[in-house]
Order: sequence, then C-alpha cells, then structure tokens
Amino acid sequence: MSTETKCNPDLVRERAKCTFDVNELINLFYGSEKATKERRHFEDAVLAVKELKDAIPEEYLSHKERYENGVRKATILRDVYRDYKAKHNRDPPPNQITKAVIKDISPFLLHNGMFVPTIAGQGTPEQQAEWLPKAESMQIIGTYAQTELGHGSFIRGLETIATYDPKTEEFVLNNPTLTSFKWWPGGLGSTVNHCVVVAQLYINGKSHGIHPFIAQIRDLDTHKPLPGVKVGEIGPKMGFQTANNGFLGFDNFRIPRKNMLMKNAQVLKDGTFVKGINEKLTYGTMVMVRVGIVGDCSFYAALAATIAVRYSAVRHQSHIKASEPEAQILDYLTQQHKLFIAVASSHVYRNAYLWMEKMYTNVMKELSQDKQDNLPELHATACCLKAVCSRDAGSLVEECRLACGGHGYMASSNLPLTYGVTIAAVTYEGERTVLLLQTARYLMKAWMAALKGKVLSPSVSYLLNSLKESKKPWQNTPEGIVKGFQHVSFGKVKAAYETIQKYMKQGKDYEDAWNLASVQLVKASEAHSRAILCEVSWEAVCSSSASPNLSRVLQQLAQLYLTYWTLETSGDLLLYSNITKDDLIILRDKYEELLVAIRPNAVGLVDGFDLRDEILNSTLGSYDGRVYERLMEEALKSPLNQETVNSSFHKYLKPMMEKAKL
Ligand SMILES: CCCCC/C=C\C/C=C\C/C=C\C/C=C\C/C=C\CC/C=C/C(=O)SCCNC(=O)CCNC(=O)[C@H](O)C(C)(C)COP(=O)(O)OP(=O)(O)OC[C@H]1O[C@@H](n2cnc3c(N)ncnc32)[C@H](O)[C@@H]1OP(=O)(O)O
Ligand SMILES: Cc1cc2nc3c(=O)[nH]c(=O)nc-3n(C[C@H](O)[C@H](O)[C@H](O)COP(=O)(O)OP(=O)(O)OC[C@H]3O[C@@H](n4cnc5c(N)ncnc54)[C@H](O)[C@@H]3O)c2cc1C
Repeated sequence: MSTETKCNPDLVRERAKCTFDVNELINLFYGSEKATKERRHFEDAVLAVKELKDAIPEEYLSHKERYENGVRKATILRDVYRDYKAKHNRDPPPNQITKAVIKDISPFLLHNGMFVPTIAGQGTPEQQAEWLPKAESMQIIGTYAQTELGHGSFIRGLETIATYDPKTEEFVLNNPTLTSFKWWPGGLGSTVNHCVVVAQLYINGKSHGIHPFIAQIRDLDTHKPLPGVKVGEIGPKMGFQTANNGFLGFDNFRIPRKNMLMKNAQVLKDGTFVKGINEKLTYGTMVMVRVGIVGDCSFYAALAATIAVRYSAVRHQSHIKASEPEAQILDYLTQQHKLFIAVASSHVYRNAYLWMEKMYTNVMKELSQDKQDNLPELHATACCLKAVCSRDAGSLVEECRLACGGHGYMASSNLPLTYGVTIAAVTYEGERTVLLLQTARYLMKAWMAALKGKVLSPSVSYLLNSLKESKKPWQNTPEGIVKGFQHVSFGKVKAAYETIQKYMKQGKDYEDAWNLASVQLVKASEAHSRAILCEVSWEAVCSSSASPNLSRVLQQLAQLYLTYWTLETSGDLLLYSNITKDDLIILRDKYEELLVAIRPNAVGLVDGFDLRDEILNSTLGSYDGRVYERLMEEALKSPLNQETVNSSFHKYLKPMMEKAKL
C-alpha cells in the first residue's frame, strides 16, 4: 500500500479516527496473519512482473486486441502460478490478483473453474490420471460446454447428441439443429482445444439422459478446428469481454468410449448402460461453482464499497450547516445509507460462503462414502444463496456507482465494469428464478415433513420451531430479528404450500398449481435465504475471536445488515411475525444510530478488505485518495488527447462549417 505521506488529508484524518486495528480485521477476514502475509507476498510477486502492466487502459483496445492482451497476460500469470507452486510446493493462496492483471475475466476462467474440477469430480481414477496432469499443466486447455442456443436452464432439454457405436467403441457427437449449438462457454471462442461437452446419451436408439464427455475440438499444433467441429466466438456482451465466450457444433464427430466421464454412470464396451447411484451427481460442478459465487459476491461488494467509501471521504459538496465548510459527502446520512450496507453485506456473504464451503466439503466426504442424505440440502442451499447474493451484490455495486455521482459513470472508476461482471452471476451457473424454484421444491418437501412432525435438516429446522413459536412476542434484539426472518420464511413457505393446495382443490394438477403459486414460491425461497444469511452472519460475529474493539464494530455491521433488511421488508414482517409498528419505529431509530456509529470507522472498514490499488483499478478508490489527479491523468491517456487536432476536423467539421457560410 502507498504511504500515508502522499495521502489526501481527509483520508489521513479518517484513518486516525478508526477505533480498531485494521490489520486485525484484515487477518480475521482472510483467515489469519499467515494467510494475509502469503496472499500479499503472492500479489507482490505477480505485480513485479513488468509484462503484466498495460501500456494503455483496456477500454481503448478493440474487441480483438482486448482478447489477445487477455490471453497474453493469462499465460504470463499462469507461469507465475507454476513458479510459485514449484518453489513452495503448494498452490498460491486464494487471491484476487487476476483482477489486477486481466481487469475483466480471464479466458482461462472456465479451464480452472470448471474444466479441471469436472474431470476431478466426474472422472474415474483412470480418467483423472489421463487428463488431470495435462490440464493442470496447461498442455491442454478446456472449458465447460453445457448451455446451448435453445437451452440453458432446462438441461434435460439439451439437444447435443452422443450416440454410442459399439462396433468402433466410440461416441458420435452431433448437433442436429441450430438451437442445439453450444452457446456461451468461456474460452470456447478462440482459446481452448478441449471441452467437457454435456450431451444426451443414446444407445441403440434409447435415451439415457445427459452426461459429460471430453472432446478435443482443436488441433494442438495448429489450433485449427478438427474436422466435424464448427466453433467460434459469440461477440461483445455487457461484460465478460475477455472471457472469450463461444459457440460449438459437431457433425458426426467421433470420440473414444473412454471420453465419457464415468465416475457416476458408465457405458460398457458392448453398449450396456450402468446407471449411477444418483443421476444428479452429474450436476456436481455447478453446485461447487454456485458455492464459489457466494464468495465472489463478497469480493465484488467489498471492491465497490472500497471505491465508493474512499471517494466519499475525499469528495466535498454542499453544506450540512451553512456556517461550516463544504461537507465530505460521506457525512450525509443518505450516503452512509447507500454505502454501509455494501460493507456489511460483503462480510455477510463472506461468512455465508465459509459456512457453505463447510457444508459442501462435508457432503463431498459423505458422497465418497456413498451417503447421499445431505445432497438435497446442499443443492437447495447453494441454489438460493447464489441467487440472492448475486442479485443483491449487483444492486450494491450499482448503488455504489450511483453514490459516486458523475465520476462513477467513468470507466476509470472501474464501477461500470464491476457492475457488468457482478450482475452476470445472476444468470450464469443457473438463472436466479430457476434456482430459487429449485430451493422452493425443497422447502415444500420440508414443509410437508414439518406438518408430519418429522425431524428436518439443520438449514430448515427453524420451520418446526416457527410452527411452535408463532405466538411469542417480537423481540427487538439481533436474535429476535433473526427469528423474525425465520417467521417470515415460515409464513411464506406455508402460504405458498396452501396456495398450491388451493389450486389443486380447484381441480388443477400439481404442475399447474405449482406454476400458479410460483411467484410466492420464489418469494418463499428469497425469505429462506435472508433467514440463513441473517442467522449465519450473526452467529459468525458472536463467535468470532476478534478483540473487543473490532468485535464491537463487526457487531454493528451485522446489526446494520439485520436492521436494513427488517426495514426493507417491514411489510413481510408485519404480515408474518409479531413485530409491531412501534418496534419498527425503534428499529428505524436504531438503524440511524448504527449509521452514525459506523461512520468514524468507514474508511478503516474498507481498508480492512485489503484490496490494493492494482486490484481496485479505480481513479476514485485508491488508497491515497488522489481522485482528481488520477481522473485527469487517466483522461490524458485517451487516444483523442494524443493529437491537438483530430483529423475529423478537416474531414467533416470544417467542410460543414464552410458549407454553412454559403
Ligand atoms: C473445498 C470446498 C470448495 C467449495 C467451493 C469453493 C470454491 C469453488 C471454486 C471455484 C468457483 C468459484 C468461482 C467461480 C469460478 C468459475 C466459474 C465462473 C463463471 C462461470 C461461467 C458460467 C458457467 C455456466 O453458466 S455453466 C452452465 C450452468 N448451467 C446451469 O446452472 C443450468 C441450471 N439448470 C440446472 O441446474 C437444472 O436444469 C435444474 C434447474 C436444477 C433442473 O434440473 P432437472 O434435472 O430438470 O431437475 P428437476 O426435475 O427440476 O429436479 C429433479 C430433482 O433433482 C434435484 N436436483 C437438481 N439439481 C441438483 C443438483 N445439482 N444436486 C442435487 N440434486 C439436484 C432437484 O432438487 C430435484 O429433487 P426432488 O425431485 O427431490 O425435488
Ligand atoms: C456471462 C455468462 C457466462 C456463461 N458461461 C457459460 C459457460 O461457461 N458454460 C455454459 O455452459 N454456460 C454458460 N453460460 C450460460 C448460462 O449458464 C445460462 O445463460 C443460464 O444457465 C441461464 O439459462 P438461459 O440463458 O437458457 O436462460 P432462460 O432459461 O432462457 O431464461 C430466460 C427467462 O426464462 C425464465 N425461466 C426459464 N425457465 C423457467 C422455469 N422453469 N420457471 C420459471 N421461469 C423460467 C428465467 O427465469 C428467465 O427470466 C454463461 C452465461 C453468461 C451470461
């Protein structure tokens, strides 16, 4: 980090006001002092590589140049990772330095994030031995090709076909229609030579559902598409410009039998199909990534909050009191209302991610012992938390951008690009509504079990308690608010269930009744997610090992999250819990007190995310707060400022002006 000496004086004053040890917060957020040290050390190593620095901002490059620059930097970054591993005999620590290097999304994201994990999770030991060393060492580069032009959400409807030919012991891949073309996979456009293709398996004319296959699609030397492969890039998008998303179609393309990933289901040489213990295990990589996305949401909220809070400490505009100098915009309570929820939410998502990671690891261990009982709970929880955190994080990033006024609209603030990347997660890895409806299926089953007095899984056991406790008075404490959100979820689950029953009594079948109740079902899932987020985050701060000074501030942040959402969803609470109008007025006052209490620590709190300037990549958010100098420095990099008079003057403007004289 930069030294305090060159800092904007407002930021120096803000840091002097902080009531806790920022380094303690950093170490707590990232796990330990050792983890912080190792992460920073790795970030230093990456940033020391001169070739990774961009000569001009990415925004001035063409689509093609941006991609090529992305690949160039991704390969250098890959070398740094390899060298680190060779030197330390372990992978680099979790870090976000790719953001400082690629700025947007790495063309290798899908290789590391889904291709390698799918081989590891869906391959037999022999298949892992064949492909993992090559993939991990980047001798082959892959992606995860599932979504098609016609189907993304409903994967049982995928149209890519893999027909087994027992004579040659091969699968024949075909994309018989335009809608069957793979569409979206990252890296597919021009980067990868392999992919996991998810396709419908046919043996002797019989369908056996969707399965993952490994296909080499480009020649390893020439990189030309192999015969029978049609592949290309899908073009510019709202974000993800360097992710290199692509399309792919096969025409009688043959792959050997061993290329079907067969950890779960198998096809024997003679074409016998051996079913796996649970066909949903084929969806395993998606579950893992959904968990990871909750962690990503914490990062994006932290990034946007750091930029907007630092900027708001430096920016002065108007007066709170006419007799005083222009105020720091951070002193306006409305600004605090916009920003502190982003700081608080980043902590909430982080705690939710750590909680989900534990659940994921436990279920994976159980699955390795053929125990599947907790898989439905993992799937349902990963679905709703991914859906709610990604949408909330997108809204928070946008609110931070708006909170920076006109300068937030500048690409150099890095807030527009961050919004584009964050909001994509609402759609990818399972569209929000579709995932919330998956959780709703689970909630309906849990509700039916609750009605029968059965024991419920831990994440939904509050439904049983709420059933018993519905008469208890509201308590205006964090624990009381957590219970309140559980009551809301309980009420919405019950209402959705009863709505389904009502339609069925009217003669509708279950599917139609489900569709008619689905707005309520989605809302029940959202309420369930909110109850989990509130409970998990409050428990995390209460059990944290932080010093009293830090603990006080973390509790304020967690209470801010609880109170913010109480006020945002007060209608639901009035409907489904025993909260009163008076309680809401007390909580409104409490919320304002929390904003005021957090205010002196605002800059310390975002410093506590420890996101260095290169990762923030923002004129507005740097540690030293030299906002105006950086805005001007960046503007001067515009190619239009590299010449005093642009040729368009002579070509168009001057002739127009002269014509106007005639
Ligand atoms: C050591 C711990 C590590 C933890 C992880 C930590 C870190 C992770 C590391 C990295 C990740 C981090 C960041 C991300 C990195 C990279 C990725 C970044 C960008 C990715 C770019 C985007 C990629 C993609 O988008 S890939 C394509 C994704 N596509 C989808 O998500 C499609 C969504 N659709 C579906 O999943 C399914 O179609 C459906 C909606 C679930 C429906 O399926 P269907 O078969 O029709 O089922 P149903 O009939 O509805 O239900 C039947 C039954 O099955 C249950 N079910 C469904 N899915 C699952 C599942 N996955 N697991 C278990 N059970 C499942 C369902 O509930 C139902 O049950 P029921 O009958 O009892 O009710
Ligand atoms: C940036 C980005 C990167 C991606 N990367 C990859 C990748 O690497 N590999 C890959 O395979 N895919 C990738 N995808 C594709 C992504 O997984 C799909 O776009 C996503 O799963 C949503 O599917 P869809 O596009 O078919 O949406 P649709 O399902 O067509 O959704 C459109 C609308 O229909 C609604 N809808 C659909 N079904 C239902 C239902 N059953 N009930 C109620 N409403 C419904 C949705 O809620 C939504 O409002 C990527 C997508 C993006 C945006």
